Amino acid sequence: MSVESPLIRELRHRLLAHRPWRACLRLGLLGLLPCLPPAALLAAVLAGPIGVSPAGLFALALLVPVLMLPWLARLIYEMLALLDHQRVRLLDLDPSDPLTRLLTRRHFFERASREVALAARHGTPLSLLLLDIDRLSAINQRHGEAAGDQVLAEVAGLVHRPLRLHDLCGRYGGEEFAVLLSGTALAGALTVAERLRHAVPEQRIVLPDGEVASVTVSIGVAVLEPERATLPQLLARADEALRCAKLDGRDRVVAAAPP
Ligand SMILES: Nc1nc2c(ncn2[C@@H]2O[C@H](COP(=O)(O)OP(=O)(O)OP(=O)(O)O)[C@@H](O)[C@H]2O)c(=O)[nH]1
Repeated sequence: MSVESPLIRELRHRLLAHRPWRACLRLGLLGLLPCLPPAALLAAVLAGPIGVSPAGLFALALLVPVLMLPWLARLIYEMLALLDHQRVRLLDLDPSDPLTRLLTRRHFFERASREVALAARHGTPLSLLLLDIDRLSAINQRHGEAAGDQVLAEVAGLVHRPLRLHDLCGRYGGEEFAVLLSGTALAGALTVAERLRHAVPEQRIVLPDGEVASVTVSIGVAVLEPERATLPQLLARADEALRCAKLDGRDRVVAAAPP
């Protein structure tokens, strides 16, 4: 858990509420402020004798930075807040999930929606697989969350590896992956799904405690139907098929019934 001071949080919210160029302008002005008193002092000294002893000048030179400390602290706080704001924006731009490197749910949804619209317009086949790791909670409980994370990352790699370049693969839920196969009808989708289902248990996943995990997956498959040609409809049907695969005992592929 990250610990954030209330001041940083407040500044970040204030920055988020404004446009970035305004934040940069504020930072620039704040940065200039500490320079003004030394500059004024220097100008006075250069302009001629000002009746201050060398000891007095030395004391002033020390006093000025001390008086400027609150401004400097504020400047640093604002810079940190701006950096944090930029970090959050960059994270949002990154289309991949940090653990699995697959597309995030939002990016998958955006890209898959486009593919579905194209397939519907051109009448080309398109299929969706929803793949869920079986009993991941048992692995988490027995071997710890780090082991569960490792299983997720390795299964994600297996899911992604055999796909074609234009296929899409995203982390759709915690332990659920979605695969969109453009130009692929039911027979092809079932072949891909069965291949994935067999590949997962064959992979030797060595957990951090040295034990080898025995992992299986359940997969729901749905194909785009002309009369229900939207991504939410397709997802709902694949999800229903996945639920059937779980109810039927897991480690299996189930195709959604035609509407
Ligand atoms: N380690 C880890 N676990 C996760 C992550 N996301 C989800 N999970 C776990 O996945 C589990 C999902 O639990 P359930 O929905 O009951 O499913 P399951 O235990 O996999 O069992 P079935 O899906 O019914 O076969 C929960 O224990 C979540 O904590 C993650 O990012 N890392």
